[in-house]
Amino acid sequence: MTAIGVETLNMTMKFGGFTALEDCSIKIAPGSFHALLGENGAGKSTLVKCMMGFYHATSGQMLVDQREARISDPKAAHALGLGMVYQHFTLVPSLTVAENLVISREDAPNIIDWRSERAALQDFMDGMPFQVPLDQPVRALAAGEKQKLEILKQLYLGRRFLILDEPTSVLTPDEADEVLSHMRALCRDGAISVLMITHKFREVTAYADTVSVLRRGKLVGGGKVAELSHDDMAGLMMGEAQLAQPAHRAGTRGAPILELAGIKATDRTGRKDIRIDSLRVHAVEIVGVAGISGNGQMELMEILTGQRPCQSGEIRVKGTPYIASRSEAHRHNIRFLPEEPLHNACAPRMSVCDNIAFRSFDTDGGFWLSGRNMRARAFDLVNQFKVKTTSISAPISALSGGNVQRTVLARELSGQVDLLIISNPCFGLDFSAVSEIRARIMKARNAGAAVLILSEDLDEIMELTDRVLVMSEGAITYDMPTAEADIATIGHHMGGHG
Ligand SMILES: Nc1ncnc2c1ncn2[C@@H]1O[C@H](COP(=O)(O)OP(=O)(O)OP(=O)(O)O)[C@@H](O)[C@H]1O
Repeated sequence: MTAIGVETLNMTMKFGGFTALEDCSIKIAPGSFHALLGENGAGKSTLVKCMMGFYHATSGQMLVDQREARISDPKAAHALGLGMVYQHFTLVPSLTVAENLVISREDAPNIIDWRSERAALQDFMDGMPFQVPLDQPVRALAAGEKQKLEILKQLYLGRRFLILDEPTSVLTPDEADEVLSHMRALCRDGAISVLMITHKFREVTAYADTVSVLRRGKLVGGGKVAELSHDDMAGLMMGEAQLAQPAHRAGTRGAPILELAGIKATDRTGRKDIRIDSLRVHAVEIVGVAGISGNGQMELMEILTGQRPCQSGEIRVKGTPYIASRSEAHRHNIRFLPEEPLHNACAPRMSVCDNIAFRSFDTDGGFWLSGRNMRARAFDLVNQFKVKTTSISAPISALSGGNVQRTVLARELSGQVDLLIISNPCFGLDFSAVSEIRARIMKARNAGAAVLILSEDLDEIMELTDRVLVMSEGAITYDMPTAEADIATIGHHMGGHG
């Protein structure tokens, strides 16, 4: 196994009249661990998609091991030893680790001789610095194990230059450290080179040797990580922009807005119960539900949005029984911010403007259907929430992940909000967007909203909330004002040892 070096020379990518990447020259030496930083929409994904052949750069060149490479499509990139690991998993949950590895091969035979494949896979696994059990079904693996398998899959396929796109977003801090330590060790051994997109400075400092920073499609700086502080990197990313300041709580909490009592429902697998004996969120209060993903948070969100029936129990909003219908949500000024907003809260092919007007279409009647008002409103919100888009007529699916998130937040946080129910609001956002979104949520609370936030990011919960709950095995096992909460105790509850 020998690491591959990759270099881009003056790479430019235009989408119509918009330049997403301009004259970008980045060098990743063989065996190095290189971080790629930049705010949402800075051009990181565009750069790596050009490298992998998903996009054809408008101009510029690419060198692989110092030789000019023409990468017409991802297959050509793979043939040169370039591979990519994504935020989200690409494995087949119902198949075993061994099956996933074998079917990922382009030359996988139609009839597989499992005995010889199994032996070859075991040899491969034994030669790796970290292992995942070959006979386990992928669905039974923890998130960290799945991400390790994604990386092993790339190595198994012979890839020697790995692009990691926010590889730790779905991992706990311990899992992230384990995975990245292995990657760094492989780089140090000269087995692979890594280009990692991340928003986490800690990961850059702890694992990367070199870094490049993009702003508005241009390379604005970088160099050896050891010579740059977090402030240097933040300064390069943001330019002159200022971070939003958190809005500290004004006033005490008010009457209960959301109340759940004696709720019982089945989970996604149909095998376990979700049991919420009691959960209350008051006006002027942010309640955070911490927990490792898969402990019932998704089901709780579904119960609250009316997508999952309850076998027993009651939900009340502002003291009256609540059946989670669209019209009731509208009547009570309830807003939802689901995970993966592009798929769960947008019409991807429609424009930014239409997506902003979306929620109001069927409720506010004529006013919103007036094209001019709709556009003026969208324009104002796009500016207020600093959504980076070529125009409000662009399809929302052409926006970067972070900018889709901002658009949905702009839509949901405008107007009177009495109850806000959010799932992982800052997933995939850069640090300035994170501080801005959190400031907006706090502002909504200070204006009187009751906020329930489900988040896998414990730091986020500690920073943002007034009260912290832990959800484990489908039940709330911990409930404490955040100021009095103890991280170690929360950690025990999250692990199911409360
Ligand atoms: N297919 C496309 N068509 C039009 N514009 C696009 C397309 N893909 C990306 N863009 C635009 O190019 C810019 C850079 O987007 P890109 O996805 O590269 O950003 P990013 O740095 O990866 O952001 P994030 O951290 O949010 O993922 C954005 O303004 C985006 O709207």
